[in-house]
Amino acid sequence: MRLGVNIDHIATLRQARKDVYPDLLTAARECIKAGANGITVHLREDRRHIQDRDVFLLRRTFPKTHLNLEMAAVDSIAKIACRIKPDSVCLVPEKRQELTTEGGLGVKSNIKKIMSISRKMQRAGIRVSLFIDPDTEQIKAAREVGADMVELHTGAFAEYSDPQRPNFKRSKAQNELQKLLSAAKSAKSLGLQVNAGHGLTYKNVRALARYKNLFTEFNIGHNIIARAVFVGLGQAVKEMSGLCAAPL
Ligand SMILES: CC(=O)[C@@H](O)[C@H](O)COP(=O)(O)O
Ligand SMILES: NCC(=O)COP(=O)(O)O
Repeated sequence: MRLGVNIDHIATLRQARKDVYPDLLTAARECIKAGANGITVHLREDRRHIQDRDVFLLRRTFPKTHLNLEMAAVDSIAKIACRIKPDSVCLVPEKRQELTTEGGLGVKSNIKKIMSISRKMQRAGIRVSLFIDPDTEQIKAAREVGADMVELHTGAFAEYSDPQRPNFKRSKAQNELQKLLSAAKSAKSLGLQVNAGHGLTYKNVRALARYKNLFTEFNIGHNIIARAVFVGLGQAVKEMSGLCAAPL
């Protein structure tokens, strides 16, 4: 299983003071050295953490490392993506007041816009992923717009499956896991690459990482950066990478 490390929250710390440290490029270098298969950043329209310059510098400094840019399906960010040319973009829904991404993209209700942005990206040589809930209708719509990949939103599973979280409930976690697995199967059967992410932790990632036949890549950020506070970024990435790669 490939691990994309989301480093948004290194930038969150920097932007808390609007200062120049911690340095994002040093962070990316540490992640790559520790075994990350790629770097993920979310260039939000409100620029609360990652800045345009960060994405540009990441691309220029690590041209051989897979760069995945998460972005809203809007023309202003699409223009930036076409200039920077990450390896992939993941189209995600955005709300100004949310603490983090709250749900999957409504592909079915927004086919025209998502198709137009996706085509623009693909014409620029960028692969397109859509961040969606594990829902058959959304998967069919993703296929219809011509996406290359989907990233299944693991937020609900993550909430219920980590014993440290207040909503921990085994039966609900099991139910969400089944939804993810059946969504992954139908996406795969339609020829889409299947990735997953959001809220995954050291405690719950193994339950998904077992399904190497279904998932290609996990994008994980917040929990890795939180662990890095105690053990250092390199060690935190190594541990997560080990869990993602562990044999069945
Ligand atoms: C799309 C997704 O699940 C997350 O990557 C999230 O969008 C990251 O953005 P924040 O770091 O702002 O929560
Ligand atoms: N797309 C999910 C992602 O990049 C990381 O999400 P999180 O682990 O920070 O919740």
